[in-house]
Amino acid sequence: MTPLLDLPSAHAVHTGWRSRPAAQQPAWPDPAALESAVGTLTASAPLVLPRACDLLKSRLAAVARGEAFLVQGGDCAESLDSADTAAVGRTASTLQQLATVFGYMMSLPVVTVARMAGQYAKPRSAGTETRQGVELPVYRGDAVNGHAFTAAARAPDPHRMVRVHRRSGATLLLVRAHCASEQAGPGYALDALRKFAAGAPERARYEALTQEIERAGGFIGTGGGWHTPGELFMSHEGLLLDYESALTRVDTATGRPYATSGHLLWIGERTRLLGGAHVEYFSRISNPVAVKVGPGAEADDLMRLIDRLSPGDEPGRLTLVARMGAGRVREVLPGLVERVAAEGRTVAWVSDPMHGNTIGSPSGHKTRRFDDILDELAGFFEVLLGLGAHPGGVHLEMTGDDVTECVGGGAGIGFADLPERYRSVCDPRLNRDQSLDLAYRLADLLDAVRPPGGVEEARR
Ligand SMILES: O=C[C@H](O)[C@H](O)COP(=O)(O)O
Ligand SMILES: C=C(OP(=O)(O)O)C(=O)O
Ligand SMILES: [Mn+2]
Repeated sequence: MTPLLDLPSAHAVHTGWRSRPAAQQPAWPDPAALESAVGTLTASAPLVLPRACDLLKSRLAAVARGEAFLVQGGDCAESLDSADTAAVGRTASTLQQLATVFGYMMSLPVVTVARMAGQYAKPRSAGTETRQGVELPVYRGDAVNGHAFTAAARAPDPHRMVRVHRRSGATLLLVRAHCASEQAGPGYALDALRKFAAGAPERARYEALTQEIERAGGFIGTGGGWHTPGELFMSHEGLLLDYESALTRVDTATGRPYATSGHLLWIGERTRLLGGAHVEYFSRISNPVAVKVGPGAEADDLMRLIDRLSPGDEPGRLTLVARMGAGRVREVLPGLVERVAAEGRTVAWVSDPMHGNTIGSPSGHKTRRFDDILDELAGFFEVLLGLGAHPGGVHLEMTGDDVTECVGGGAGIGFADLPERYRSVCDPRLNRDQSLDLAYRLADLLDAVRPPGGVEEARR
């Protein structure tokens, strides 16, 4: 597909955001190097095609209507240096297993989206990091600089964006191979859940639940937890506007511009300023988009954001990801959900129970308590169901690997265990068992949270 920098509509996409304040952008030290990287990306192949973005939008429209559930998850930050290609398959498998449990729990088809093939840029709370009196630029993700604490590694290098594009293309090939294999078939996820339940501390309850899932076999008339067998979409935070803009292409069939770096892009909590560059760029692309919504969000601002990002109120276009913290979700979320409903806007509400619950461990690791994550998720369901709205999905930082980054869960990971297998270069992820624990525990809790008529009744 040709990059249409010379068409007026595309031109507006490439230039519109440049006159707005762009938060959280790297201070690229060498303008010529930036120009060269952007030129390479502009001439590079798209990673996803508009038609697949439209398909995801139609799936998310079902979520917004209360007819499907979204399971989205993956690393906080992908790593360019990781040689472990099989990790992609393990995370995809875990997402499918989560989709199987959540699909059963909600009696709905599940739309599955990975934080993958582009999740390489991080917004940070501070611009620098100081260790033993040495102050260096903060790590902003492998798309920008290196994680090692040296001046050379921490210098932003725009060529990293080109490496991210290439690596993301390779990741997509791995994902496609995985999704086309028997490992993405309907029986595989159930088998994995059976084994997980048999080894879980709460074995009796988990095995009973797994049997219910099996009995409901093909509960949604599709395969193994996926909405459609093997259907896994890619997403990342659209943070680096130089990268996103250079990979924007016009769909020649419709004349509409799309970000071709991933099917779904989201705007983070730190960059959703109404007059900012991110909202401007996102307002011009045709992909389905999401916005993180933190505990400080005001209903008036949120409505203006919805007007900017989804002026036509097209179902599936906009997903709102509440990330309030376990202690705030029950207090802050109801007002926002009620206001959006009162104004008749069509959005999907999803819970990110990770980012409002980050704490420091005594060893200095960023971590999160499993119980806080579960509590925020339970609060999200209570709020939405209590208002007769649809709890549309979960957005998790997780991996298919046995890392020790979050504390708690069935295996009882404690603060002292964190250094053992803390592999994240940014935020702590739920490991594979903790991810499944979360789904099983929530399914149990929902029996108590669900109103007498069940989810179906609450939605009427
Ligand atoms: O997902 C990312 C983090 O939450 C974000 O980068 C902020 O982390 P920080 O407070 O360590 O900068
Ligand atoms: C930075 C992230 O989230 P938020 O914008 O909600 O803080 C993230 O999802 O990694
Ligand atoms: Mn994160």
